Amino acid sequence: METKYEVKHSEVLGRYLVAAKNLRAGEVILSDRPFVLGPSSDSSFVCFNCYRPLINKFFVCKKCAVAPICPGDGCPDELTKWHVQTECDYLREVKLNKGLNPIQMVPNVGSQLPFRAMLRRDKTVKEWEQFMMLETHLDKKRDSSMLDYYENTVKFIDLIGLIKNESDSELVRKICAAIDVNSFEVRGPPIPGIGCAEVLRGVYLQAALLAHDCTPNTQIAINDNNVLVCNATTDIKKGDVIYYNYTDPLKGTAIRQQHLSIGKYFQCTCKRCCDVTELGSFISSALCPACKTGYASKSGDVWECHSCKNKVDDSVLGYKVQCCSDKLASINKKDEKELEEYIRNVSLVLAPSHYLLLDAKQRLAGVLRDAIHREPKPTKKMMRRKLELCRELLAVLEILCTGMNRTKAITMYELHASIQQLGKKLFDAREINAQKYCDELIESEKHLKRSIEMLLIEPGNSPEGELCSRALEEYRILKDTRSKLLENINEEGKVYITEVDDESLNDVD
Ligand SMILES: C[S@@+](CC[C@H](N)C(=O)[O-])C[C@H]1O[C@@H](n2cnc3c(N)ncnc32)[C@H](O)[C@@H]1O
Repeated sequence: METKYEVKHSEVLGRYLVAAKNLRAGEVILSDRPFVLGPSSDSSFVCFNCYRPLINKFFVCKKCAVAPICPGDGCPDELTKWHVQTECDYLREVKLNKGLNPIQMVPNVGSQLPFRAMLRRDKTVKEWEQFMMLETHLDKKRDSSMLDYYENTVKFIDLIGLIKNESDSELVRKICAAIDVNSFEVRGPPIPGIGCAEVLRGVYLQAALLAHDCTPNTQIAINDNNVLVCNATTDIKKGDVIYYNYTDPLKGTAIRQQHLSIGKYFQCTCKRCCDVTELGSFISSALCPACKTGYASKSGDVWECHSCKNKVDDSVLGYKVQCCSDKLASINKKDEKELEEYIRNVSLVLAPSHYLLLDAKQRLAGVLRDAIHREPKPTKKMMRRKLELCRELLAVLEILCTGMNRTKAITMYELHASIQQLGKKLFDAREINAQKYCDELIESEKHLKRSIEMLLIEPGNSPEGELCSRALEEYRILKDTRSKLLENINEEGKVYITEVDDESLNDVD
C-alpha cells in the first residue's frame, strides 16, 4: 500500500504522523499487525496459546510442559496461536535446567506480554529497533501499583532465565513502560457459548506514532485477526497532523486530562481542552443556581454562568456535581425507573448535556431499546422517550465527534429505528395519515443512510460490522415500504412531493 503518512518530530509531540497527501474521509490511512499482543497487567488467567479465558482448569503444553493452555479439544484452529515454537523450545530448556513449574505461570499472566517482547529482541531487528524507539516516559513518576507491576515482571522474567545483569532488568522496565504508553486495547477471543473475553493489549508500531487530540481526524478498529486499521474520519489535507483520540470523547475535560496524564504522561492542550464550554457542548457544565437557565462552567476554583455571569465557588457547585457522580455510581443502571429518577433529579443541578446525564441517558436508551424488542406490545410512551433520548445524544455527538464516528453511527441507527417504530405504531393506530407516516419513513431513512455510511468502514466481523450488514438489509426494506406507501398515496390521487434525495440514497445500494 502506498504510504499515506510521513513521520515527523517535535519537542511537544515527540514523533507523530502527518498526511503525505490529501486524504478523504473514510479512507484507510494505515493497517498494522501487532508487534506483540497479550494480556494486560490486570488481566485474568488466559490460555498462553490462544488467549481465551481459562476459567476452571487448564492443560499444559505437551512439548514444553510449562505453558498453560486450553483444556479439552485445545485451542480452536481459527484462532491465532501465540505460543510459538521458539518460545516453546525456550520454556522446555528452562523447565529441564531450572525445574520451572506451570503453576508459576498462573500469577504472572500479566507479565506474559513483556516476556514475549523480550523473546523477540534479537529476532526481528528492524521491528525491535522501532519498538525500542517508542516513547516510554520512564523518567516520569508512576503510581505505586504500576511500579509494583514492573518489578514483579522483572522477577518473573528473571525466574524464566532471561535476566543476566542489571541492564536486562532495566530493559524489562523499559519494555513494560513502552507497552504502558503505546499499547491499544484489543478484545480477546470469547469463550464459546458464554461470550466473555479478556481485554488484551497490543503494540502496533505504526499506529503507536499517532498523536492525540480530543477532536481527532481518525478512528481505529481492530478486527478479529488483530489487524488494526486506521481510517480518516474527516478529509485531511497533505501536511496536516493525523490525530487519534486516546480518551473517551463522552467524558468531561477534567476526566480526559486525568486519564491522559496518568496513562500517557502529558497534558492535552487541544481546542476542546482549552475551552470551558468544550466546543459549546457544555458537557462539563452545571445549571446556574442563580438564573436557573444558563450554564455555568468551571474555571480554576470558580464556576461562572455564561448567561447571567453569576459566580459560584467550586466548594459549593463542584461538591453538588460530585454528589451527582457518586449517585450515578450507586444506582442500578439497568433499571428504567432508577435511571429516570436519576435524570429527573440531577437535571436540577447539571446542564442537560453534562456527561453524567449523557451516560444515564445513553443507558436508558439501551434499556428502552431492549424493552421495545422484548415486549409484545411496546408502548408509544417508551418509543417517544427513546426517540427523545437518541436526539439529545446525537446533538452532543455532532458537536464533539465531527465527521465519521462509531458512537454517532450507532446512535443514528437507533434514532432511525425509533422514528420508524413509532411512525408505524401511530399509522397502524390511525393516529397519523399515510403522508405523515411517509415523512417519518423518509426521516428514518436519512438517518439510516448516514449511519451506514459511517459503519461501512468497520471490520465485517466486529459488532459494528454486523450492525452494518443488518442496517443495509433494513435500508432496502425501508426504501421498499416507503415507495409502496408513496405509490398508494399517488394512486389515491393525492399529490405528494417527496423531500428525499433518491439519487443519494441509491449510493448505498
Ligand atoms: C503513543 S505515544 C505516541 C508516539 C510518541 N510521540 C513517540 O515519539 O514514540 C504517546 C506519547 O506521545 C506524546 N503525545 C501524543 N499526543 C500528544 C499531545 N497531543 N500533546 C503532547 N504530547 C503528546 C506523549 O508523550 C505521549 O505519551
